[in-house]
Amino acid sequence: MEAYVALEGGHVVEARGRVSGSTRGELVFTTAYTGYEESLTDPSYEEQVLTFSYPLIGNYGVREERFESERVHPNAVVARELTDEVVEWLDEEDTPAVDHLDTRDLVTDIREGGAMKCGIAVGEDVTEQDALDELDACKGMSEHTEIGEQVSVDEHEHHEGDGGVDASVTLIDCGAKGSIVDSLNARGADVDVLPYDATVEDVESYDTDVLFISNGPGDPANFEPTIELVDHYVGEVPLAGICLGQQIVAEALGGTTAKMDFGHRGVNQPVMDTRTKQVVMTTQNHGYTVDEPGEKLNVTQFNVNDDTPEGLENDELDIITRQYHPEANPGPNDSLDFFDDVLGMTDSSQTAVPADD
Ligand SMILES: NC(=O)CC[C@H](N)C(=O)O
Repeated sequence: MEAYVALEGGHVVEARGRVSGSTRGELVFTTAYTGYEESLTDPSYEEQVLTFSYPLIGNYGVREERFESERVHPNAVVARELTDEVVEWLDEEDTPAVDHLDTRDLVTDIREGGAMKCGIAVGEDVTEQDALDELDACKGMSEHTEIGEQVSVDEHEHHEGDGGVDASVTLIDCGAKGSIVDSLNARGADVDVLPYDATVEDVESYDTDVLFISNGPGDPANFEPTIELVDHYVGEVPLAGICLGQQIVAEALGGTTAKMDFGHRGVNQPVMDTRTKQVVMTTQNHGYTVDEPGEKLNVTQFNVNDDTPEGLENDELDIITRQYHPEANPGPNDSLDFFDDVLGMTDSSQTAVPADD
C-alpha cells in the first residue's frame, strides 16, 4: 500500500502503508523502548499522530490488560517497523498506520523545528497531494475546543478501593489513564470518576476527600469547566493533579501555561525535588507546561533538562500536583509514592497502609 506523511512546511515523506485511511494531527513522539500498548491507549494522545523513535514496535504482542483506556487514541501511528499483530489491532481500531521510514530522523526534525502538524494518506492509490490536503486541514491542538467531550466519561463511574486507606477520591476525567484509578484503588481509596465538565452540584453528590484532576490531551485552556470547578474548591478540599491536571490547577490558582517547543516525550525525563535533591526518572508526554505557577503554588520539583516545573504544592491549601506521570505505565515506578502523598492529605491517612506495588 502507498503511504505519504506530509510535514508542516510541505516536506512529504514516503512510507509503507499498513492500515489504510487518511488523517491528520500534531506529530508527537515517544522515545520509550517499550509500552506501546499503554501509549496507544493513553487518551492524552487524542487528535495527535504518534511516532515511535524506537525501531521495532509490537515485538511482545498486544494484551488488553495493559490498555490504559478502551480504545486507541492517536489519529495515526508512524513507526520504523510494526509487527503484524500490532497492525491487526490498529486495523480493528480503524487507526491508519505506516512504517518503513526513519522515525529517528522525524523525531530529530521535531526537536529541531518544534512541534509540527502533519497529514497522512494511506491506501492503494493515494498520492502525495492527498497527504498535503490532510495537512492543509490540520488544526492546532488549541483549536480542538471539544476535546474534553471526546475523551471524558459521559457519566459517573465508581471504582472500589482494595482496603487500606479509607478515603474517597473524586477524579475529574479529562482523559484519565486507567492506571491512575488503579494506583488509588490499590491504596484502598474509592474513586468516583466524573466528566470533565462536572459542576459543583455534581461533585457535591459524592464524598470527596480529595478532588483529583486527571491527565488529558492538548491545551488546558480547552478545559474551562474544570478550571472553574478547581477554582471553587481551592482551600475547601485537598486538590491533586497529574499532567494536564497540574496545568488546570495552576490556571485555576492564577498561574499561566504555555506551549513548549516540542514537549517532554519519553520515559527517562529526570526530575529533581528541591527539598531532598533526589532525582527520579519519570514518564512524560506533554506539549504544554506551567509557565508561571502563580503566587500560591510552590515549585517543589523541576525538570533537570530544562528547569520547567514538575511538581507544584501548597501545604496549607492541601494541593499537590505533578507534570509527569507518577502512575507510570509505561515507564519507571520511581514516583508511585505520589499517590501516598495525595492520600496523606486526607483525614483518614492516619490509618494508611502503604500499598505494596
Ligand atoms: N499527558 C498529558 O496529560 C498531556 C498534558 C497536556 N495536555 C499537554 O499536552 O501538555
